[in-house]
Amino acid sequence: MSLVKTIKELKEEIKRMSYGKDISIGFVPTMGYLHEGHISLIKKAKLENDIVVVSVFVNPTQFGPNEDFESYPRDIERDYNLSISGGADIVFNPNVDEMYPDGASTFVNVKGDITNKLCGKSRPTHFEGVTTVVSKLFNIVKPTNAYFGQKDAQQVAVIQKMVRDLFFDINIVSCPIVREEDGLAMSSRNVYLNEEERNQALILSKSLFKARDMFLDGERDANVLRKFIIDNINTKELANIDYVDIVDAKTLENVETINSKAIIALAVKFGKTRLIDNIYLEV
Ligand SMILES: Nc1ncnc2c1ncn2[C@@H]1O[C@H](COP(=O)(O)OP(=O)(O)OP(=O)(O)O)[C@@H](O)[C@H]1O
Ligand SMILES: CC(C)(CO)[C@@H](O)C(=O)[O-]
Ligand code: BAL
Repeated sequence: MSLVKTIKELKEEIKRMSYGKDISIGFVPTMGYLHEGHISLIKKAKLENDIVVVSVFVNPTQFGPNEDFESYPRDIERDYNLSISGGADIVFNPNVDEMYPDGASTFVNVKGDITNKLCGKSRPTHFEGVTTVVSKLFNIVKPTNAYFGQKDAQQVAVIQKMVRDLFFDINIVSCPIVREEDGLAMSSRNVYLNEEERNQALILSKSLFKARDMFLDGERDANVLRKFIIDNINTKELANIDYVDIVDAKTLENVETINSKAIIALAVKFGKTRLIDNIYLEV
């Protein structure tokens, strides 16, 4: 079990743990301030691989100029202990200079609708930051399997596309959303919410669950479901909708009639805190 800060140390540690054998490496990239959602990814990785590497790195290139890079919650000691008790073997916690020694000059960019819509619309440089840092991390860790949460459904789709397009020999594993008991999707940013915002934010999961019930009862018109969710969220005075969209689960194209696996995805601000959530609809 170890906490490493440099790429050199990480590579040495992986080599030491592999005893010269061809072992499988499970990789869980995170921005830290871990919760049960992250731990579920680590536990799954532990079941499916010889060793598990968790990265904790708040990546500056995926934050816009007016976003929360500086204030993003950080606590590496707590993250290290939680990772290890979840089953991680190595926690990689580099600083910005280690990951960007020459500054941010080379980018990996997945172009097109898949990155321009949904979160990419209000965070126009976000996904190029994500694909750039994830490529760097993949090249450093060389994982067999990499684990991502469906809470960031667009991120999973974008990374799957990047892996296909660039022939990364890595299996991307998409893991279900872990929720608080009352339904709120777990997120490191939930700590920003005050009590009233936290209460009102419950409308997100409630509306998604109700819309899924309507779908299961036979409603296939995406506009009806979308309007239902928007109207519900707008009953909360602190909610400020960024988007509510119903998209094909693979391509993220908007759908009118739901005939194949789809995602209802949303982003809503409560005060200064932007929350995302989604739910899958299986035909
Ligand atoms: N509730 C959750 N259930 C399952 N996976 C999750 C959950 N929350 C985050 N993850 C996954 O954990 C990985 C690391 O995410 P990250 O560190 O950004 O956490 P986060 O809680 O999503 O933070 P943020 O508040 O920035 O959205 C991502 O693959 C993300 O999808
Ligand atoms: C994948 C990731 C760790 C890249 O910084 C981040 O976007 C996240 O935590 O989801
Ligand atoms: N999990 C998403 C990371 C971000 O919002 O930057």
